[in-house]
Formats: sequence, structure tokens, C-alpha cells
Amino acid sequence: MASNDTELTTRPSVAVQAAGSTASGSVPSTAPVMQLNDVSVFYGSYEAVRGTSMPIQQNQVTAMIGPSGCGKSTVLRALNRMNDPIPGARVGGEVLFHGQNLYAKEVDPIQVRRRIGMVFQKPNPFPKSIFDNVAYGLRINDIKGRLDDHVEEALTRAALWDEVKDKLRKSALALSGGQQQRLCIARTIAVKPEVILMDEPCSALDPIATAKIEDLMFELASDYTIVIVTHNMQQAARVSHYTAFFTAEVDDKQVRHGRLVEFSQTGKLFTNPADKRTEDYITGRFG
Ligand SMILES: Nc1ncnc2c1ncn2[C@@H]1O[C@H](COP(=O)(O)OP(=O)(O)OP(=O)(O)O)[C@@H](O)[C@H]1O
Repeated sequence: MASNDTELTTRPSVAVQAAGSTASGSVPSTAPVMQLNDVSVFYGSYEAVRGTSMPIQQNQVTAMIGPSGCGKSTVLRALNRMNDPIPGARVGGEVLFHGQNLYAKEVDPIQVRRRIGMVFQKPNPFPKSIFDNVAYGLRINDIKGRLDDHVEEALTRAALWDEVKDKLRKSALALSGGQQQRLCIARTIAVKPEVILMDEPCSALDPIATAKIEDLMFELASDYTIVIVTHNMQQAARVSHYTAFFTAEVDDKQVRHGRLVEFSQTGKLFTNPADKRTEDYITGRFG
């Protein structure tokens, strides 16, 4: 199990039990590691995503799917305060992590991003050696223990060790796209987050590299909680335990807002969706 010993704040956190309400009304029985309660995200005066409530279950893969522009990445970034640096971006409602609101004023966003890591669409290794890419977060977080051991452990966990163990001092930029993405996953897991957010992690990869990342996601879920945004419904069906389907609704002023339509166990959402809009989307009738 990933480490759970770093406080997000300088003050003790308040233990509030997360609720488990969902758009579809299905409520998983175990307490979620994260809970979104009526989350809205604004860019300036534009409300990009409206009133989203859903749980993120521990050691499970949760997929977010939906047509382009429905706010999947916006919601994903709200889960570890990655929208904070965007001028005018604001999050309403609550994003609870172990019952603590990540947007409470005493919460340190740096600690949030250490506990809730992120892997991006395009592999983005630093222009440094393979070793230094993985060691980077360990060094800046002053993680104790032998650096070599931590780096090997992270690369092994990311299913990359065997391919790179003889060239650790070579540039990360010389790796293939799929290897670079696994290196980015190793860099993320090296600092032992609890949750890993993945924003279309395979969209820049070929089918073989994609299959490796999908296998890896499934394996990593035994130790980490994973949330993935994907355009690929088959991928969501293959890798996730829970799926959230979003769409964009147009209001009476003709403004589009992202909405969560349905959250459910993946098997159910794809075989027996509760909402007609989900059914239309998964059967290719829109989007
Ligand atoms: N930095 C930003 N500033 C202003 N508006 C933004 C910003 N990022 C996203 N948006 C808007 O918010 C809405 C949701 O965008 P978002 O990228 O979250 O959707 P998405 O579902 O992830 O889309 P896609 O599948 O195409 O990546 C869109 O209308 C988009 O234009």
C-alpha cells in the first residue's frame, strides 16, 4: 500500500466521512478515497463543469469518458489542484480526500500533488538521464533511503526496469514514446502518491505501447487508486472498475456546460446504462 503518512496541511486534518452519492444513484459500499460533492469548475465567468458528485474508490481504476469539451480533463485537474495556476480558474463545491476538502485554505497544493500525482497525455520526461528523471521527485521531496533502490523500485513497478537497467545514465529523451510514458509513470510513483491521475495517457502511443500501459494500470491498481480520462471507450471498458460518463449541455443562453450524466460500475455502465444519453453515446449514436 502506498504511503499515507504525509499531512496535506500544517494543521491536523478533520476526519469527515465521505458520502457516496453519485449521479446514477449507485453507491459503492466501501468508503471512497476521494469524493466530489457538487463540484463546479469555472474559467473566469465561464462555468465549464457543473455540479459533479461522484466517489473515487480506493485501489480501483475510475475512467472518465464523454465527448470532446465535456470537461473530463477539467474535472481530473480539479482532483489535485492542477487548475490552480490557470488565471481565473476556480473550483466550487468540495473535493474530499480522506474526508478533507483539498480546497480548504490551510491545504498546501504542493502536498496535494505529492499525494495525488499526474501523468499527462504527451510523455514529458525532463531532458535529463533516465535515473535523474525518477530521482527528481525523490530529491526535491527529500525522501529518505537509498536513491538507487527507490529508482529501481519505481522503474520495476512501472514495468520499465528490464529495458533500461543498463542505460540509466542515458538521456530519457532517447527512449521510445511508450517507454517515455512508463518513465513518467515511474517518476510519478517514485514519490509514493496514493492516487494517480492519467489524462489520456495512451493517446500519443501505438497499440503495443498502449497495451503495455493498460496492463500496467491494472497492476498498479493493487497499490494505487487510478483515475483516467480517455476518449477510447474500449480502453475504459478494458481497464476500469468504475466509469463516469460526462456530456456537455447547452443552457438557455446557449452556453455549454459539462455535466456528469452517469457514474457506475464499468460493466453496468457499458451493458445496462441507466441514462438514455449514456446509451446513445456508448452505442455511437452521438459524440
Ligand atoms: N484553460 C482554460 N481556459 C478557459 N477555458 C478552458 C480551459 N481549459 C478548458 N477550457 C474549456 O472548458 C471546457 C471543458 O474542457 P476540457 O478540456 O476539460 O474538456 P474535455 O472533455 O477534457 O475535452 P477533450 O476530450 O477534447 O480533451 C471546454 O469548453 C474548454 O474550452
